[in-house]
Order: sequence, then C-alpha cells, then structure tokens
Amino acid sequence: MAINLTFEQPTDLTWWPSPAKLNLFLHITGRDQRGYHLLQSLFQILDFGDQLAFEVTPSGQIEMCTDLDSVPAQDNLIVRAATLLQQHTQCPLGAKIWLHKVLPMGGGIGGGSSNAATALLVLNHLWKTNLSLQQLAELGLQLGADVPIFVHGKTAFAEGVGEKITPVNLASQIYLVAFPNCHVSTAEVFSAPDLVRDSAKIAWQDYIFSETRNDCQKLVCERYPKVANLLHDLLEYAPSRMTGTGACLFSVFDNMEEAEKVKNKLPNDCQAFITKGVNESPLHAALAKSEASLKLHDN
Ligand SMILES: C[C@](O)(CO)[C@H](O)COP(=O)(O)OP(=O)(O)OC[C@H]1O[C@@H](n2ccc(N)nc2=O)[C@H](O)[C@@H]1O
Ligand SMILES: Nc1ncnc2c1ncn2[C@@H]1O[C@H](COP(=O)(O)OP(=O)(O)OP(=O)(O)O)[C@@H](O)[C@H]1O
Repeated sequence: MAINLTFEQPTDLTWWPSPAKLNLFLHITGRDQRGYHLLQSLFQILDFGDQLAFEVTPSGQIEMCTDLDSVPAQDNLIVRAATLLQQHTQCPLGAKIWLHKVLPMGGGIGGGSSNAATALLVLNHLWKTNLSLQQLAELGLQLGADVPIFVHGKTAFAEGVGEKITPVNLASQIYLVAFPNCHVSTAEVFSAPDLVRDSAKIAWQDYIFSETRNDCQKLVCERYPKVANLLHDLLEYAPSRMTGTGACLFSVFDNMEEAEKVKNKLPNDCQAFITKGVNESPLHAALAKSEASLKLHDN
C-alpha cells in the first residue's frame, strides 16, 4: 500500500534530477486504433526540473513523502512507477521517496512523466533490478505517453504516441518557459472535435523552427485567453510557441541576458524560468557518475 508521509526529510539524501521537456514542435499526423493521436514531435530535454530522493527499505512498502496535497499517493505517478517496477521484477524491497516539486503541473512540460521516469531509473539502480533502458521505457509507456522519452533521457525526434524515438543533437539554446497560470487538460485537447489531425509527415532532418507548428496551439488559444494573451506578448520579443497540450509557452533566445530582460516584463502572476536545452538528461549524467563510483568501490 502507498501512503503519504509528512514532509520531514533527512539531511543526507541524494537528490536526483527529474527534468522538464519542451515540444519544440508537435504535429498530429493521425490516430491509432485506440483513438490515441499519432504525433511527430521534437522533444527538447531541459536542464531544469524537479528533484527526487530515495531511501531503500526492507518492508516492501512504497512511501511518498511530499507536501503535494493535490495528488493522492496511490495516484502519484512516482508511486505508480515504483509499484510497477516492484511487481514486474518481484523485488521484495520498498522505498521512501521524497519529491521536491518546482514544475507547474498540467503545463505540457512533462513533470509527472519525468518524475515517473526518474523513479523507474533510480529504483532500478538502487534495487539492483537490472532492467534495460528499453524494458524500463516499455514499463513507463503504461503510465504515460511521455515517460519513454525521459527514460531514454535524450533530446529526440519522436513518432507514434511518443515511443518511437530517434535521438538528435541540437545546438544548445536558451529557453524562457512561462506558465500562464491556467491548467489545460491533455484529454480535453485530444478529444476536441476541431483539433487538426492531418498534418503531413516530415523528416526530422528538415526541421526548421519557423516551418513547424504545435497543432494544439490554435485550439488552446481559442479556449484559454490567458494562453493566447501571454503568447501574443512573448511573440513581440522572440520566436515563441506552446509546448505539449499547454498551458506552458516557451521563447527561444541565444543568450541568458535577453531571456532575463523578457522574463522581467512578464505579468506578476505568471510563473517563469530560464534554462538551457541539453542533449542528455541531467539524470542520466548523475546515474552514470553514481554507477561509476559504485564500480570504483567494488574494486
Ligand atoms: C501531448 C504530449 O504532451 C506530447 O509530449 C503527450 O503526448 C501527452 O502525453 P501524456 O500527458 O503522458 O498523456 P497521457 O496521460 O498518456 O494521456 C492523456 C489522454 O490524452 C489522450 N492522448 C494522449 C496521448 C496521445 N498521443 N493521444 C491521445 O489521444 C488520451 O485520451 C489519454 O487518455
Ligand atoms: N508526480 C506527479 N507530478 C505531477 N503530476 C502528477 C504526478 N503524479 C500524478 N500527477 C497527475 O498528472 C497530471 C499531469 O501532470 P504533468 O505535470 O505531467 O502534466 P503535463 O506537464 O501537462 O504533462 P505532459 O506534457 O506529459 O502532458 C497532474 O495534473 C496530476 O494530477
């Protein structure tokens, strides 16, 4: 059984990154037999996100330590990911898991999916359950369409519902990510009758930002004036677009100073952060370091 504990935390925990993503473009090219949308999208991993900490326990229980009251423990994607891995591998161990949440929820920047991927990867490491990245990605796909991207941890071109992944190396750019203080439900956007669902397929090698779109953006702007207004403001300063099914918007810059100037002009009720795009997830870099240090200790 999963339970929520109070948010007291030991001081000696290792905090593992759970980065956000942007969809630099998102084209909807059709639907599969289940009605799920077939996408083409360029997923940019960001050097910014939540953090999770883990303590392995012998009890077999998964315990969530968080002040995130809006999500009951049994619905938390972290608990669901841990339970899935535990059941799939018959692992007798449990875990106490702490979450430091900074990413807006339901923002289209993949916070919940990234948290699930961090739980799968770190627990696979700590429990020594030894699943491959591919096996973890397949488990993760049961939790959400964006989980496999975070499990593989590479900036990538994705097709299907997000599970067919081709890693790509992008020049690092600076992104201002702004949350217009409203939540957009992914299910609502994907069930809208007037959503564009027939974009022509492109080859990712042909990708140019200005020649691509987010096919959900027009619909979300029509339904959510806060998104439309903020996008209008951002477009005055830099190339800007919505990510995922919203509500977050991003603007692209060559340097931090320009991004900072625009951030300072945003309305007070708008949460925003500035970060850089990375080709490899900071989580994977941290795991590689930890595995290397374990090997050193073993020798
Ligand atoms: C739009 C993206 O954010 C792009 O990164 C993702 O594809 C959304 O992925 P997600 O938030 O993990 O979405 P899920 O939790 O898997 O799905 C929420 C709901 O959206 C619809 N859905 C989702 C993904 C998809 N490719 N087609 C869909 O039609 C389904 O009705 C599903 O029940
Ligand atoms: N650990 C978690 N962090 C955030 N949301 C969670 C978590 N566990 C469950 N959820 C639920 O998932 C919903 C979607 O959260 P999330 O932050 O992943 O949205 P998103 O950024 O729009 O994702 P995507 O870009 O994948 O569509 C939340 O509204 C919340 O109810």
